[in-house]
Amino acid sequence: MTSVPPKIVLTDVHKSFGPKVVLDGINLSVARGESVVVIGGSGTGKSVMLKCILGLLRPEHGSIRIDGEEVVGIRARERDQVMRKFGMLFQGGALFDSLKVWENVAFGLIQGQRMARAKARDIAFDKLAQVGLSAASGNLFPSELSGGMQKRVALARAIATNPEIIFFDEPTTGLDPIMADVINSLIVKCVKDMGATALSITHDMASARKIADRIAMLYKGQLIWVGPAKDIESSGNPFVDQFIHGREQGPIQMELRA
Ligand SMILES: Nc1ncnc2c1ncn2[C@@H]1O[C@H](COP(=O)(O)OP(=O)(O)OP(=O)(O)O)[C@@H](O)[C@H]1O
Repeated sequence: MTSVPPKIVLTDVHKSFGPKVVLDGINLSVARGESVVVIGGSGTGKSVMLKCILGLLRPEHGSIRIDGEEVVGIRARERDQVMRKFGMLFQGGALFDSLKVWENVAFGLIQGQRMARAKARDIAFDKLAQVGLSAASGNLFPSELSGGMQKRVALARAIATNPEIIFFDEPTTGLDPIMADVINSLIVKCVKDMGATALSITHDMASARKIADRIAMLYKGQLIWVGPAKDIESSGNPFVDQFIHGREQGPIQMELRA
C-alpha cells in the first residue's frame, strides 16, 4: 500500500540575506486538508518562509516538498504546474484597481488557465456569492468597496481556481475586530468546503486561534513551538506565552530592543 505524502513538507530550510540569517533550519509538515498558521513577531521571517514555498525565493539549503515532489530548484515550467495548485490571499488584498471586482476574481482563470471570459465570469460571480457579495458588487471597481468587502473579493479570488493549497498572508490586517471575525469565519468555511490545505501567516492571535488546526511559532529563524491551536494557551513556552498575550516583559524583550 502506498501512503499519501503530506501536502507540504519543509525540511531543514535555511535562508539568509548576506550575513543576516532569516530561516535557520525550518521543519514543518502540513497534512492534506489541514490549516496551519505561522505566528511570530515582525521581521521574524514569516513572509520569507512563504516566499520560499511559493518559489519566489530560493533557500540555500533544505528541501520543500509539495505532494511529495521537491520544488526547490525546479525549472520554470515545472514550477508553473506546481503553482496551479496554489491560491493566495495577499496582505492588503492586492486587487487590481483598473479591473472590475469580477474581473479581479476571474483573473487567474482567464490569464492563468486561458478560460473563456464568459465561463470565468460565471465562476467569479459564484465565488463572490460564496463570500457573501452580491452580483451588483461584482460590477463595481475595488475602490468603490469598503476594506472588509475588498478582503472578501481577495478571498473569492484566492479560491476561484479551486486550489488544493491556499496561502493566507495576514488575512485580517486593517480590519476592525468584527469584520476580521467575519473574514476568519469565511476562510474556515471556504477552506473546509473545498477540502483545501491552508497555510497562513499572521500576527493576529484571534485570527490564528480561529482558522488554525495547528499553530507554529517562528522565532530567531526556527519554529520554536508547533502544536494544536487549542493547546497554545498551555504551551509552557515563555516565548509563546509572551507573544500570544502581547506582553512587553519576557524573553523576547531583548530582541524587540535590538
Ligand atoms: N529580499 C530581501 N532582501 C534582504 N532582506 C530581506 C529580503 N526579504 C526579507 N528580508 C529580511 O528578512 C527578515 C524577515 O522578513 P519577513 O518579511 O519575512 O518578516 P515577517 O515575519 O513576514 O514580518 P512582518 O510580520 O512584519 O511582515 C527581515 O529582516 C527582512 O528585512
